[in-house]
Amino acid sequence: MSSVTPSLVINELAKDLGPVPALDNRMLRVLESVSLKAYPGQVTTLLGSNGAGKSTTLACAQGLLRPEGGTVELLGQDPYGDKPELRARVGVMLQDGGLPPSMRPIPLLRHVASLYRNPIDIDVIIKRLDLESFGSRTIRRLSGGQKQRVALAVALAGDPEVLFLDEPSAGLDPQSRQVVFDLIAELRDAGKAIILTTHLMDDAQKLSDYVYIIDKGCTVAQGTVSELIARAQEEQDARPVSFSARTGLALPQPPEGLHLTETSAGQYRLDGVSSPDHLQWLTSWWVREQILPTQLNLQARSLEDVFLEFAQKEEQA
Ligand SMILES: Nc1ncnc2c1ncn2[C@@H]1O[C@H](COP(=O)(O)OP(=O)(O)OP(=O)(O)O)[C@@H](O)[C@H]1O
Repeated sequence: MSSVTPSLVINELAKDLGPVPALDNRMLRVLESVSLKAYPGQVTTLLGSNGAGKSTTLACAQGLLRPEGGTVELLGQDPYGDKPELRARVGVMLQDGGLPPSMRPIPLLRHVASLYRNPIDIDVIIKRLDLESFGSRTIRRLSGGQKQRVALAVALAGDPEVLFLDEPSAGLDPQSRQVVFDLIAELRDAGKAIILTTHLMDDAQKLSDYVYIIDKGCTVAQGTVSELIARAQEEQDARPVSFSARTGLALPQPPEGLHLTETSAGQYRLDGVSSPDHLQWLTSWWVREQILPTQLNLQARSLEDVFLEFAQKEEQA
């Protein structure tokens, strides 16, 4: 990866917003220190809870806000200021759409495409995102999910090298969500640098090549989805193993640190499992007593667990 030039480099970004009446009209520091890199041919995700600073980071990355501290380099340039050549290489899908309410989607799309030197084939994207099914309505009359689809089509109109997607799946029904996810994967495979924000772990897990966890205006963790999960697993406290078997088993005394109970009829739980030896102890007991569990559960950790853990750690620090 290091031989590929990143499309976006953000270093220790700091940003104040306001003035905030509740703070005597002082400015609020919403970004303390956000650093990230996004590469072509990858989906880079900013994952964080509401208010973490994801949209503000995207606004600084696009040059819409000037940071108080740190640096932003978008396609090798400082994005702030009047840079039409740079803007033409970047597609943006904002959270609130930012679409003209009185226009119809398809004329809008054709108009936007006409502003670019090398637009994409608009008819392909209209079909792909099924924009014709609500093409006769003005944007103000569209549902949230329909607006999202139009906003994505508009972001793609200029065939951008870099694509910023703020909460791309917000408001989408499962079918549209899948269409949008497939499209994002295709654009990634076509070499676009895609930078998206989400507070949904499921989206991050499905879409991302690389994830930055943002909390209270800081980057608190980064890695591929599996790296983040593995790191949290290394640090994890012991997890329970639960299993189902016939009720009333005589429970052996487990090794120190483990605790075996029948939680309800036929439902057992071994707490404190943190090494393969503990599993071996459990299975030896089953072999000895000829117990064959009907169900066994050692739950894998999801990105959600990892995310919550990093956010909690940040809170305790
Ligand atoms: N104009 C503003 N003035 C003062 N504070 C603001 C302003 N805009 C945003 N904020 C605050 O900045 C913080 C970061 O907001 P931001 O929209 O970047 O978060 P986010 O991670 O994108 O959240 P969400 O997932 O809810 O979209 C929040 O606490 C928000 O209330």
